[in-house]
Amino acid sequence: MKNVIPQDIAEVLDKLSGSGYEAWCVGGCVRDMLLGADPQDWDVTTSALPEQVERIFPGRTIPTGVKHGTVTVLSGVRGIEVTTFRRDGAYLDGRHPEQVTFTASLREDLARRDFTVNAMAMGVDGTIVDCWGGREDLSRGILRCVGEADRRFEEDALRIMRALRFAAVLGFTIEQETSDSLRRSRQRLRAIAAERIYAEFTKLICGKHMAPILREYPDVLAVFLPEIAPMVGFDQRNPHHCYDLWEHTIRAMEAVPPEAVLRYTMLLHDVGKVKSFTVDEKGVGHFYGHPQLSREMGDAIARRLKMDNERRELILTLVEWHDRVIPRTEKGVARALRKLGEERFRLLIQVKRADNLAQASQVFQKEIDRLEEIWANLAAQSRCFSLRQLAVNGRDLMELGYRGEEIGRELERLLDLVVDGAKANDRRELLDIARRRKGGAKGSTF
Ligand SMILES: Nc1ccn([C@@H]2O[C@H](COP(=O)(O)OP(=O)(O)OP(=O)(O)O)[C@@H](O)[C@H]2O)c(=O)n1
Repeated sequence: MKNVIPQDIAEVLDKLSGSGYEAWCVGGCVRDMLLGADPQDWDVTTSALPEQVERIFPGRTIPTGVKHGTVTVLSGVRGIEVTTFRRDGAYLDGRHPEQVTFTASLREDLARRDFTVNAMAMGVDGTIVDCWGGREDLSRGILRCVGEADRRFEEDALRIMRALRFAAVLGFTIEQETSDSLRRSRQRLRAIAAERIYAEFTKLICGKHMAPILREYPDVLAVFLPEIAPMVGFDQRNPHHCYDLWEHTIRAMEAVPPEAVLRYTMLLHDVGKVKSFTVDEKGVGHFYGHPQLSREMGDAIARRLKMDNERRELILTLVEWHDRVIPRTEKGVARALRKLGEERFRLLIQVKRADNLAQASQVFQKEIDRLEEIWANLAAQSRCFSLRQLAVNGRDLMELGYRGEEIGRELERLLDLVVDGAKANDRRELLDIARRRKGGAKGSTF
């Protein structure tokens, strides 16, 4: 199996063992390799102490985490994390154990790791060291803690999220004791930094097999997303819905491609429904203003997760628009395209389709098809929806005598006319209109 370890990693392993130390690839790279996937990162574990690693690779190391035994060895285009065999105490922040003790035993180093499938080592010749049945768990698709599950989650609560993420990405079943333990330990997630939860949760919801995990562990997710709890079992009082709100949400998430923006949009699209639900005097239920409320609640969630501003804004716009009726006319679609821009409009169509697909009867399909049809027609006519596409620009208006803010205002007015189809996107014609509005100002040569 030697040839599967990249050349530069093999060189690091060889150098370490040539200097009399043990050296192995370990963790995620071994797991991914055995799964037939291309590992992203290669981590090396060794019996050499950090100073010894530094001596073996003079001028090629960065002391990334010497306290924790990690030295990065620069090798060609990348850095390889080389960590001394260690026993860990409790983790501080889901990444770094508070106290580490170096050890000469590979077995002890493997024993500190989270899951059996992540606790295997591989030598340069392809030898696998697997003390806890990681290989068998891999082939059976089982995620299981190494040793005592409660202790593993106590040491590092981020492992709760890692367990759900690995299961969602790999399609693995979480073994019963591990599952019971992570559920029992879920409140420990409160101690984990939001950024770390967000990173794991994003991978989780983009996982190919996320649906069964979301279905099975809403109580765990509700520790950092309490908005989920009332969605479970919430009857939507809507003839098009035969699922509770949480199941509808999961199905809507499944119906979009595994991209973070789309998955988060579907996760949040109805999050305001429970709170906005009211029953009128005739006993009929209504969801007053729910897209706006979903936007507000989504905003709080996105901020809690420390999502970046650009992604948050995009998701919230889609949440707010998902239920908005876009008139099925050229003017209606053109106006929506103008407000959203083509890229967001494209995403909105995907969102609307997913929402519709996740209902019992797909009553909105024809409407959505029609919106797309109109959009295609507009595109075929090369219709203009943005200032960028408008046949005149600010400089043209300056030549007509426009100054300062009136330039922007006039451009918007001209764009309105073009988007609504009242005027063609014709340079001469638009300049004439602008000139007339300026009261025949001089300066144009057109
Ligand atoms: N909270 C953690 C984080 C990591 N590890 C161990 O450290 C290895 C490397 O961790 P990391 O690079 O974070 O994850 P990978 O398992 O490599 O997976 P991925 O790259 O997909 O995140 C893991 O395989 C596991 O053995 C652990 O025991 N507990």
